[in-house]
Amino acid sequence: MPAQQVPNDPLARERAHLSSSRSALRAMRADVEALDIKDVTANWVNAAVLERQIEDRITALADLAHTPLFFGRLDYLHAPGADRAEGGEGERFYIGRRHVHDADGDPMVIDWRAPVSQPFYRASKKEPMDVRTRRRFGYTGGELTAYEDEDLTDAAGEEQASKLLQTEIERPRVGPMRDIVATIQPEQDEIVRAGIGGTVCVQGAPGTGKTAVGLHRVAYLLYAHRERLARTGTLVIGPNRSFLHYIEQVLPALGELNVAQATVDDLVAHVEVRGEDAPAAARLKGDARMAEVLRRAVRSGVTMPDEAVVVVRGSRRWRVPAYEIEEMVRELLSNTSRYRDGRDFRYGAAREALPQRIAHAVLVRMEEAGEAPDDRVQDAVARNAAVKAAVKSLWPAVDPAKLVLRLLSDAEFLAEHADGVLTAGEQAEILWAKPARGVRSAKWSAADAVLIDEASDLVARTPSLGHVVLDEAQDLSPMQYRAVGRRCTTGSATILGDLAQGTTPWATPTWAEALTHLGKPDASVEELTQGFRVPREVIAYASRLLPAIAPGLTEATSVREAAGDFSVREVAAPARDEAVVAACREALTREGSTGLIAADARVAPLAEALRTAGLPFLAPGEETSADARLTLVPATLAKGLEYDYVVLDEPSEVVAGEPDERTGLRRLYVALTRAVSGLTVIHAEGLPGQLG
Ligand SMILES: Nc1ncnc2c1ncn2[C@@H]1O[C@H](COP(=O)(O)OP(=O)(O)OP(=O)(O)O)[C@@H](O)[C@H]1O
Repeated sequence: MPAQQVPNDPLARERAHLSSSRSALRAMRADVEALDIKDVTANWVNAAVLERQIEDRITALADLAHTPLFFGRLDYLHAPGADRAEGGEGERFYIGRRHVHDADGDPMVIDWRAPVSQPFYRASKKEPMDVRTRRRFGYTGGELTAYEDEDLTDAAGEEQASKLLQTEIERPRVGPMRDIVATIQPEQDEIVRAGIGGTVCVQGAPGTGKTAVGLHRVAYLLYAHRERLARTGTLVIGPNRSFLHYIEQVLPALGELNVAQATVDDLVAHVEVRGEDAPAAARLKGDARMAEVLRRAVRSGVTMPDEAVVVVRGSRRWRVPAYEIEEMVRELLSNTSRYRDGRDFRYGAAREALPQRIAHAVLVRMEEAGEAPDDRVQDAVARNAAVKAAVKSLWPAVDPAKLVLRLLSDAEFLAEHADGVLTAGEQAEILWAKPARGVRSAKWSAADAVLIDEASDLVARTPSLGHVVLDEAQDLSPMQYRAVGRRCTTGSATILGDLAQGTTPWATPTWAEALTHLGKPDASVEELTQGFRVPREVIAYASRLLPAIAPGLTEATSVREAAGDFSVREVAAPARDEAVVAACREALTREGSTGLIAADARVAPLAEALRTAGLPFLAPGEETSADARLTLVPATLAKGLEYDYVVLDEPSEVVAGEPDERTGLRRLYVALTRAVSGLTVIHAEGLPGQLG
């Protein structure tokens, strides 16, 4: 822009930079759209791949009206050193969701993940990181309307709280989860930018930003290690579909379109799950001891030879004696037994190796007899019918699902392999009352599918991804941790959870244990305690449950300035549903989303009451919008979600909906901590004593 047109007013100047950055982004997009790949790709496969990459790039370069192109500015004291500079000699950087450059290639907006952006999140008066001023921008409806400066040169000055940060945190929630890229806090940023080599485990109270941090970490790692992760893949694991749906917009908003999302059940979907275990059986099937039972069972078909293998080729017969074959089998067995060593041989690989070893022994004999066989002869011998027959009986093929089916159906088979591992009582607990006839007709449970996954991995190694984020990790069983762990054996993981929110009978007692099952015992455990969601009074109320559900955990603080609305209303039993409907109506007069959380058994009658009252409502996972702001949430699906206003129906029923009191209280703790701006508790029965 010519000098005389540069506005004097700083806000106008920033707006001008915004609009020229927008034009630059449009130009970048137009450039990509204009790419002609006809000349550069020789075949259609390459062309298809390239075309997809281009499409992704075009999508990533979209100028989204509701996501400002930049949200911060750093004025450096000096030009960053060559090692840190992204765009050259400038000392002022605009920080945004993606990189934008002008026609000359000079940066107009720097990606928030670039090293030069890091001080935006970390610099303080105590440690200014060579930054003179940090500027934060405020937007209203896509318009740049405010900015806020922080002078970092005055070391003695007090750190001031950011108004724009407060506004961002208090902004009403409607629709899916948003990114927090403009307001990542220093302790969160440390986790987001932790190196790819190590696994990080984050313990955090409700609303401390664990999910947000995990997603931003994926985006960061994809930026810092793009090629490696494009090859090896990344995966975000969440507790259920509605949760995954709730978070699915965050990574695309950060420009990352290719991150897979799944539940643990999705990962192990080898069979159709149609059955359910009693809690005791589920717990045992999820116990890490099952891995040893499976390991023994997988290898149990291996036998020692009692006769020689005789290979006939042309007019000659070559004989490998039984003792020699036995040695091979023993050696392979010992190679497959180095349990979870990473380098060990899988059962299936050993099965492929055995015919080669036998063939090798034949070849040695041929050479001794003066022949000169080559590799092709060895392959041919390995495929010889006598060798094949020997392998089939010595080292039989294992079908993982059939193996698990047999373990759960055949008491004798189970007893043989669980001897000394599971007690007789425990064995009886996991055996099916009615043995299944086949893999297809069996009523597999979710825990059975995990056992099949473990068996599959014993037979053939599960491919490892580059990075896995596991959210709400506290609910996984040891066997589920193993299933996740084998998907990142050569990569790293980010494990997010809250021990106080563990609501499965096998919920994680300590992170050290969980990390061991995961195969990452050396991971560092970080704790987040600053709460961004729950108002102070509400978190204090919910925290009364902590001594009963997770003694030793730190109570979260709330960074929200607004006190929030909080009330507990006791009503007569016949008036309860009516009171709940009235509370929902009241909440809906406010801005933002409302969640009505109730024990699963109360969902049907409450749905009826809402319908009668003419209040439309959604199910969790359905997107809230300005017109549909009320969601009826069964307590078992509330985890990870949040609503501006929460109406909580009958706490004691939420507790009673679980098999034991501790789990019930944990479920209640989850339900009590979903509110952003207000919580109304309605009860006709007595409240659980721990809340008193
Ligand atoms: N630095 C931040 N700036 C603004 N908002 C934030 C920040 N960190 C977290 N939040 C917001 O706080 C809310 C809670 O975050 P999140 O859901 O990630 O917490 P969580 O620790 O996973 O909670 P839970 O244990 O209940 O699942 C979200 O709305 C998130 O966007």
